[in-house]
Amino acid sequence: MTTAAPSLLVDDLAFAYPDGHQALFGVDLRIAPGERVALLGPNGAGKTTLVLHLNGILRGGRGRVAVAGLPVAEANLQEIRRRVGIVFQDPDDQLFMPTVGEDVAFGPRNMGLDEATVTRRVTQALEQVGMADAADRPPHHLSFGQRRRVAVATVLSMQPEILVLDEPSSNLDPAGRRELAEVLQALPVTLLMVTHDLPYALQLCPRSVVLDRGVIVADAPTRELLADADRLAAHRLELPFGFSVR
Ligand SMILES: Nc1ncnc2c1ncn2[C@@H]1O[C@H](COP(=O)(O)OP(=O)(O)OP(=O)(O)O)[C@@H](O)[C@H]1O
Repeated sequence: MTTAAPSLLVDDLAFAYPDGHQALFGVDLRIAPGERVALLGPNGAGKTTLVLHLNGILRGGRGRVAVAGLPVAEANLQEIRRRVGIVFQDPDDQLFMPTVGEDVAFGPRNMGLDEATVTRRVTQALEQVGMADAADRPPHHLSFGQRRRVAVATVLSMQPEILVLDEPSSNLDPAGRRELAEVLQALPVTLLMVTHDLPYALQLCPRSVVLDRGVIVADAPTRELLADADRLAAHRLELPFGFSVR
């Protein structure tokens, strides 16, 4: 029997920025297909640096990264960027076409898919994020929360192996935060979510990994981790006032 390759494999990844600042010191991470993992850690821990290695925006350090068995390398970048869908914090970095539908079609069209397939993927991705009615609207007419959901759709339409979300709940009002959580909960995808919002991690990700000063210092069930006040405090992680992990 063969074992499927992990969706994401990070093996001994170390990286220093050109100014000499060492941001990652030998990170190991394995995410199985279908897993949902929160990446937690204080400001400056190296979370963004790690995420930028997953689709090869940053390269050149020690170690290796592979997505569903395919190494992140210069020769594979196009396929890697299809397999790793990163949703950045600011949706306006990802929406630049005149309509929502064209934004969601952009990736699949770029892959050379035929128009019938592109249309199918756009419809499906917009349905998955609850934005099917917005296909013909200009993205800048939507609310911030709606734009963030469309940004998720622009990545889903590529049918990625792993969906990576950078602080998905930031700047959302409580209703927008809840609506996005409902959308993400229903997605049948492998998920890596960078967040400072610990209740969101608990709601969406059974497993959490804590990065601090460029090293993974914890990898545990989210509920277990959030119930450990000393461990949270040691890494500057805080639950909202009055929040209790039952
Ligand atoms: N372009 C850069 N050049 C030099 N150092 C950098 C650069 N970008 C980030 N760093 C440093 O690398 C370390 C890790 O930064 P990174 O942005 O990955 O942290 P983070 O965990 O994503 O933080 P935050 O939660 O604040 O977004 C920090 O000390 C940061 O100052």
